[in-house]
Amino acid sequence: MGIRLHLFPKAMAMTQTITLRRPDDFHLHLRDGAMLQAVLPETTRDFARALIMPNLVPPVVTAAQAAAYRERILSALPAGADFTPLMTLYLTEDTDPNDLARAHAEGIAVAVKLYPAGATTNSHSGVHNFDKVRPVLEKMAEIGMPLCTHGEVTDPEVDIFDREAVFIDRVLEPIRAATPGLRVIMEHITTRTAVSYVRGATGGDLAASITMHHLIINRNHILAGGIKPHYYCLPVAKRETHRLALVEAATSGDGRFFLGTDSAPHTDANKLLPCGCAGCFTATNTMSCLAEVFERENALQHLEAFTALNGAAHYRLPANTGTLTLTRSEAPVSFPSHIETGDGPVTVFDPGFALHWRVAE
Ligand SMILES: NC(=O)N[C@@H](CC(=O)O)C(=O)O
Repeated sequence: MGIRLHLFPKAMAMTQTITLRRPDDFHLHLRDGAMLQAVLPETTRDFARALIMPNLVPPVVTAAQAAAYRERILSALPAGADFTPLMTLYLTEDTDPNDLARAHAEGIAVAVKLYPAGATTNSHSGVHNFDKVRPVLEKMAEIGMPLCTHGEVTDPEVDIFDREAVFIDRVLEPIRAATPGLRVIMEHITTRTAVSYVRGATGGDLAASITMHHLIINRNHILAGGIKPHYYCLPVAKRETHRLALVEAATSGDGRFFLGTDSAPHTDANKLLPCGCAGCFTATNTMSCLAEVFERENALQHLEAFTALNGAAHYRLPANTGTLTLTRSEAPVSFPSHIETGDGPVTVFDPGFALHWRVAE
């Protein structure tokens, strides 16, 4: 489809519009119950499909659980929404390769999510011993079902800012070497090490998703001048050189990098604690923030690839046929600071700078 960029000269009130294919979000936390009800419209407003994370309590492990969760999401859709949830299965050491193959064959789940046990929110049922999931990984390579990784080691000896790079060496590279043909998506990458690892891979089996917020914040935003709990997520944002590498990868048009927002709602009550939850809630303003980032890089022509083409191609899905139009205004665009949910307010990610792009109604 390409992008139609309409530029009107300054004298004509400087209006720009961009029309893209409707985007996909290849990493989304919708939760369940009242939270699902409240956050789902924030995504369906702009996105045609999203890869739904399975880290519920209890986790979505089996084909039957994924099918039931998909039904709950479809029942919660706002009237008239055109949205397809793409389900994932949570990999445990007890995952049955045949159940997983059935979920794939019947179109119930498109991918499997690997959480190292203890790495992040609701990951305690994840994998401790990677040898135990070898038969599952081999089955996935055989049937072409992708593995999505939360790429951080949990070894307490490893500094939290190094956990992604160490995961590549200790876990990911050995898994990929031992499982030829396994298709892997490194989710929410945060380091230039991960960008280089993806770029260095051959064979087309490796790609990475990048969040909007990791294109905007570095670790100073979280920690300098007072702690900002709403910027705390996992993997934690790294130093500025890493953010710049992510921006370069995302805005380059390289087909191996695509959007996965990792929009992860937690109530303010659960964020603002002595031990607060990890996750940034970004569904509400992702497209507006991304347009700003891509504009600053003079890369608006690659926004469609990052949000609507690269991910679909990697998941072997057709690109969406509908379109989404973004309009730029000189006057800043405002978003609500939080959304109300049945569980309490959830703060919307604040990029820390003025936004000018809005999704046209
Ligand atoms: N990103 C986060 O910080 N949190 C996610 C889990 C995850 O994707 O790591 C969550 O479920 O809250």
